[in-house]
Amino acid sequence: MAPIIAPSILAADFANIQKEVEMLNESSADWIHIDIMDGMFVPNISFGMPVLAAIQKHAKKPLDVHLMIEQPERYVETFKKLGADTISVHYEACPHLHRNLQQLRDLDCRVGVALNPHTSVELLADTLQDIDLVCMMSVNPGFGGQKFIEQTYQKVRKLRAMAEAQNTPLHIEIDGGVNSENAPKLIEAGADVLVAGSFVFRAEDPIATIAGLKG
Ligand SMILES: O=C(CO)[C@@H](O)[C@H](O)COP(=O)(O)O
Repeated sequence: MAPIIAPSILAADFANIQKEVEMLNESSADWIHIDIMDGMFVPNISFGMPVLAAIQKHAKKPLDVHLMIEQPERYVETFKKLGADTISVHYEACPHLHRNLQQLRDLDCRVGVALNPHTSVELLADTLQDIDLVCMMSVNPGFGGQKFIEQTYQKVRKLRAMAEAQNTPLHIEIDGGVNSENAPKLIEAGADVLVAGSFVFRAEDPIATIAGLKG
């Protein structure tokens, strides 16, 4: 099956955000990946609600919101109201993860958990049944344009095996440094959602690049 492609808007030209979103609407991208950074959980600030509202106004594809923020429970309802279809909170930012997952389930969005590169997939063993998507960071979160961490393949294989052993459907999304070279290997390892920022938006032909990732 073809992977779900979710270009990361972080790499887009924010001075031309409408044009960029319209390009994604025309393309074979499935979702639009939205990186929210608070300058605390990660050492960078991306953008917040007004920019997301502007994106949502033009987007015809589901919004996949990745919250790189502390205490995400403060804002998930707002992000849902702004059109989020998937919301991922970070495992490392949630000492009461089970409660966070319940909150997302009650909001009726796809329930996502993001894992930093150092966080072991085994830590999700007892909550996997409550999760729809794991956003596996394949770079340290906070910045686009970083080098893919090779250890990711092994983590994907382990997580896919865990989901199969528990007989639970699970999207495994890879986020960071995704390109045409690692994409097929990630799919083969068990991933089914690919986030790509720089590889798409810095390409000469982003629409063809998205189609290429989709294979
Ligand atoms: O969450 C993040 C970074 O923290 C990612 O979504 C990046 O924005 C992906 O960008 P590239 O690595 O593909 O440039």
